Amino acid sequence: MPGAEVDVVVVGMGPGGEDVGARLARAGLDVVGVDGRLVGGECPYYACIPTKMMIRATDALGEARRVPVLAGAVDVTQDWAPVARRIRDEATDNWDDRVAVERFEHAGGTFVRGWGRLTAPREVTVTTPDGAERVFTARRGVVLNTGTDPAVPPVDGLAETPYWTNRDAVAVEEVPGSLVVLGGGPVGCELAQVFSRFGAKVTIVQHSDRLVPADEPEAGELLATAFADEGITVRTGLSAARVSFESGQFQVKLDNGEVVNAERMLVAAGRKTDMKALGVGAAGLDDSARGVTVDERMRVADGLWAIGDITGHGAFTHMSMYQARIAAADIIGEDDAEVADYRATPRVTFTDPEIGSVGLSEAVARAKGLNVRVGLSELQYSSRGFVHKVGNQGFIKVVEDADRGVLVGATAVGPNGGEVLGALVVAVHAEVPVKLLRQMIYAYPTFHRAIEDAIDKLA
Ligand SMILES: Cc1cc2nc3c(=O)[nH]c(=O)nc-3n(C[C@H](O)[C@H](O)[C@H](O)COP(=O)(O)OP(=O)(O)OC[C@H]3O[C@@H](n4cnc5c(N)ncnc54)[C@H](O)[C@@H]3O)c2cc1C
Ligand SMILES: NC(=O)c1ccc[n+]([C@@H]2O[C@H](COP(=O)([O-])OP(=O)(O)OC[C@H]3O[C@@H](n4cnc5c(N)ncnc54)[C@H](O)[C@@H]3O)[C@@H](O)[C@H]2O)c1
Repeated sequence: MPGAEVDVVVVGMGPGGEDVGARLARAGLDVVGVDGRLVGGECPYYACIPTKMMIRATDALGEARRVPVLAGAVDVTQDWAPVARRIRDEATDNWDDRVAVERFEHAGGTFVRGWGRLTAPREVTVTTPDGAERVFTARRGVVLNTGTDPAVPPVDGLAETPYWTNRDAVAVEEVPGSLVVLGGGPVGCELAQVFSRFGAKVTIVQHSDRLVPADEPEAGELLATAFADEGITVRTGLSAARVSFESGQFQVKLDNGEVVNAERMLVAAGRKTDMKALGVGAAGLDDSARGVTVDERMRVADGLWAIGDITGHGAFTHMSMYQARIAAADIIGEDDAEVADYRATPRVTFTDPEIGSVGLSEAVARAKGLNVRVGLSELQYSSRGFVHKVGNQGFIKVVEDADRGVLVGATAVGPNGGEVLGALVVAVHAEVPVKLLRQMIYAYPTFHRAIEDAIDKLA
């Protein structure tokens, strides 16, 4: 049966899908956007925005607890109610995407709630909530932005327990007395610190030998020390062997025999995709793969584009939005359309200390065979760190391709590490010669002034 014919179908309306759909609709194309859940995707309802609201509150508590060292005394009593209320009312509109749907429709798009799958090249079949099927044929093509779901490792007993993923954690109304977190990546670390500062006794069980393993080792080590100082137990190099839940208590047996008991358990062990359910085989692609391979214009195949987490270029909202802009320009057929360049991809883990990174880590740069020099400056020994005193842990690390005399990677850890990172992102993106970075004037006494010291230490 021939379906409705449109110009473009966007399957999955994550941050990038919403953006690309609106751009194409504003350009006058006939666009159908499809989402089985909420327009905007994981970020506004279950991820970035609600977790960063939690962290804003957590940071306020953390700073208040530093007052005795600097400014006398304050009486701080933490209360989760304002956090839960902000997430419900301000961030997620009680997990209602009416505003986002209207925004897309005002741009000229048509929204269809349901789960879409490719059923032929340029053809998408959508199963709507009432079980009906609608078929759309896309003259220009289809954009996939279906994102990821929380991965739940096949640990004995885990599936039968009421564990949390990020989607549950952002909706909690009460902080548990104790929490075990499986996974010490960005999700596990950010949420561990949130619940700990709000009174939970938290244990992180991390399979790798350090926290946030995608970042420089110094970052994971510093974070582990900071976590230990505030009472978070970090168990690295370990996984859960068996999980049970009885009488309101999780019992997590680790693979070394140790047992962790907690009221709640958060699974933050990475993400998963399902390319088979998305029907990518109908477009001639491998549906057992974790995602899809895109070229520099986000093209997957003739009449098929993909953006966001499923492209494997970094699971970040800014990546999804970046790729949306590029895909839209290609679909519209703009002259001189921008092509993707991932050399200066930034990422920030919003713990305290905050970890900002851009480009290559030292290990990755060395593995690529570059002639690497690194420089590291510790913030506590800088003038600003001295003034700041409590909470001044952090560092700037720069990674230079010495043959070209440019930075290929950098890390800024510490107070506002993600903001300090901005200067380093420009340096890596624009390939500012290190010689020029040495000749800059760095304001005194700032945290970013440690960039000058790190560059001076390049060796
Ligand atoms: C707890 C947490 C915190 C995070 N914090 C940050 C942060 O601070 N900064 C940052 O940059 N990134 C952060 N991320 C990552 C960020 O959320 C994602 O990278 C971002 O949402 C972009 O994902 P996406 O565009 O691939 O799609 P997603 O946001 O995953 O959205 C995909 C959409 O597609 C829909 N969908 C899926 N399959 C189908 C289908 N077959 N048919 C129809 N609809 C479908 C889904 O319902 C969903 O709405 C965080 C992630 C987590 C889990
Ligand atoms: N601030 C941000 O930008 C931000 C915040 C959160 C998440 N994200 C993105 O979301 C994605 C998902 O984050 P994440 O932290 O869930 O995933 P991740 O893959 O980055 O980290 C998961 C960690 O869990 C560990 N792990 C896996 N299985 C385990 C097991 N059975 N037992 C113990 N540990 C186990 C792994 O060693 C890994 O380090 C990431 O790619 C990240 O980029 C970004």
